[in-house]
Amino acid sequence: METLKGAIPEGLKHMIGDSTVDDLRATTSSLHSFFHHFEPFLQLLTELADPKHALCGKSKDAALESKQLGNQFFSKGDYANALDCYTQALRKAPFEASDMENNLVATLYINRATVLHKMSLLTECLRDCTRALQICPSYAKAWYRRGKANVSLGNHKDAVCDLNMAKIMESSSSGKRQIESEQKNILDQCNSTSTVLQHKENTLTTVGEVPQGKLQCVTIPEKGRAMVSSHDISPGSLVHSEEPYAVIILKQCRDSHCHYCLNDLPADQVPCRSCSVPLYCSQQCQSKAGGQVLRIFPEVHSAIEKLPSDLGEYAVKVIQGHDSKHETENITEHKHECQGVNWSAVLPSEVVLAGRILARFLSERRTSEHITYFVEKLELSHCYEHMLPESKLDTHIYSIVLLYCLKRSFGAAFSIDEVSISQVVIIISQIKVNCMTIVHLKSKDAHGLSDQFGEFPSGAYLTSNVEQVRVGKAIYKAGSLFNHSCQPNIHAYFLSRNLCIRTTKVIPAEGHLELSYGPQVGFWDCNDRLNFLKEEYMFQCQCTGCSKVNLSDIVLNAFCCVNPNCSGAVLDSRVINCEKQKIKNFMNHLKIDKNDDIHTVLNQNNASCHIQPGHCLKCGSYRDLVSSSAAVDKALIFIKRLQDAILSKEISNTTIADALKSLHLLRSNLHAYHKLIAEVEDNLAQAFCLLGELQLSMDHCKASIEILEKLYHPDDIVIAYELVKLCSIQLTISDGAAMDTISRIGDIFSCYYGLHADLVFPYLQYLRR
Ligand SMILES: C[S@@+](CC[C@H](N)C(=O)[O-])C[C@H]1O[C@@H](n2cnc3c(N)ncnc32)[C@H](O)[C@@H]1O
Repeated sequence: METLKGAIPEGLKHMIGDSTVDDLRATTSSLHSFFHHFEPFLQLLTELADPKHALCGKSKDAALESKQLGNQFFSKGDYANALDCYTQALRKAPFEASDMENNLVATLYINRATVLHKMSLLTECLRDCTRALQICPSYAKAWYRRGKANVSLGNHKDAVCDLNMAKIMESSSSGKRQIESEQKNILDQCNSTSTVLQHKENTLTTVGEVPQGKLQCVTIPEKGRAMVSSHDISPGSLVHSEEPYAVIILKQCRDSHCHYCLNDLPADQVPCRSCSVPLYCSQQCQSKAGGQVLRIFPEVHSAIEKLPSDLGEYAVKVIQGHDSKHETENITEHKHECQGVNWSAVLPSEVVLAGRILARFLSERRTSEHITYFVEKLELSHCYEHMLPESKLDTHIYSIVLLYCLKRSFGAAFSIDEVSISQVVIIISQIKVNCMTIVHLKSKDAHGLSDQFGEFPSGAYLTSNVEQVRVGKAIYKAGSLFNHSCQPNIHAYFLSRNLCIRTTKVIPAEGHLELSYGPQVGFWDCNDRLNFLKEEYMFQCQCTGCSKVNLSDIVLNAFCCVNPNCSGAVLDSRVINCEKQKIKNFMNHLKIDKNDDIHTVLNQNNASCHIQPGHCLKCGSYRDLVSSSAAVDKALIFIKRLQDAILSKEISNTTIADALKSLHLLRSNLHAYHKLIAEVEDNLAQAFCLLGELQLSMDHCKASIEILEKLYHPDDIVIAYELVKLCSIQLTISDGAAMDTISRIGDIFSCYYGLHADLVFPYLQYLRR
């Protein structure tokens, strides 16, 4: 990329950097002509899209090597590494449809099933056996392994059938004898066990909740289109749910999350049939993303035809199991990226996402539909005019590269010219403003133990906290119509890859529904929020949080008054410049309650004359901000040491003592609600927790939450995440207040996640238990 960029004539670069949407045909045409004859560009395309250069393709030799390694680990009893090697082998193994009887993929599934059985992952083992049988229904070893797994699961009836199948399919007489003795054991067990063990499905079931109420799209001068409600809506109501129009997994999650549904991968993950990049949680997801899975029609398979009818029916039922019973989507989002070519693995996510949008156009369109009409129909706003010159240039280059890569998959289906390139530039700039990051919640404990399904080793709840994992990026067509507010009244979350939006406050009829694009009051001060939104989304935020005074923005980065009896805030010039206008408006227009927190920070009568850096907003006393900042910097050195010690889990008494002194120093310079104090209190809570000093840990955890409740609303979801930590400590020391904390967490979660609360955060059920 850098070589390409460096070679573009300066004049053309300027022309692109200064361009508007109206100039796009001219700029894309000039860049296209330049690249057309430029050898490094052609070379790059070969590396990205030519199957001969594919690094992500299948390779039988590489698969056999991983299989061999897996066998070695298995014989040493190192099952975790054996599992990993067999999965790697499956990722690389080419599927040779001509060799169904001695199929490498089927063998690998059975090797992995054996490891899974050893690791007591029985449901996973069963699924791998079924996958092997779908390829080769006469695979005796697969029926045998399936029978053994069913025995362990207590499914004796199925186990008997599986072993009958294994005996019929087994060719050697010694093998048949071994299976017979196994069958005898099972029959004995069947007679002695009366209860059938239930195995736990690791699948997330969705709770069917239909969005309430009607939303309308209106246009307003300062924000463009906006979503409004046609009637009053109460907090906690689901108002919108939507499947993504296009979605892409984030690079850092490629080995840990399903490339289709974005949930955590199980141990029996399924690789793509045609390349070594994606991994899926099931064949269902694989098929939805990559196209048709292998379908055997067992009813016509000769080995099954010869079976007694009841066993034949059983075999058909097993092979057509629920993993493969589904409708295949018309649009398969990964198919055009497949065959091992490199471009989808190396280009930036937003460019690959643009490729997925274009693939929909190319697969869905009626013959005469024009790309311009398609982009118009997307009805997404874009930010091309506000993009930096450098970003405009990158978008031009990526658009041309992407179209050439797609052409390898779609052939003569479209032409690459100034019209199609301009439209791709628009699509990429639409993605910049409309793309949502898909985040999943996870409970994590400080010792690194976690389980999505609420199963924790005993004692692990000691230090549980909520982790938000960014897993994907997606475009939701209707979801893109919701504007941003730093004081949002709706909350967006994701079930797998589906968007859900729920109200968190009362929304009056005709009220605007606005979610947070990331920054929120309490998270950053106004200045940082405005800068972030400008840089990331290229707009000047016009929300209430950025135009009306609020306590959080004033105190979050404030110093305290030098007068120990005054609770006013002292601001530096950076914050003052941002807050000045808001404070003036506030003084003129708002009446505040004397008991309100903000009244104690600002003095209603005098504040307007004290809005100067270094002067207390309440009493006007002067604080030397240079020496106060130096004191804070000094304290931060010791806080950093504490944070490093927490990460390495090596906390000494000296580190704690220094951190406590630093906290004292911070408290004597910073406002009592300064965010840094909350963070240091939280650090100390973690450190004391790791040291087993749970009472002290709880005290610091509470102190942190008290500040956060001032910065956010006490019923904000951020507070619930913090309460999860507090609650886990309270439970450990059998503090009676734990029940109240759990009930508070439950109330906040049900407002933000409704009936989906237990689904997105299964740890809640664990806490309740
Ligand atoms: C995802 S779109 C939201 C829908 C958009 N209003 C439309 O007409 O398509 C994001 C764009 O909406 C506008 N917008 C959203 N929230 C805003 C806010 N708080 N202040 C100003 N503009 C906002 C900005 O132009 C931003 O780029």
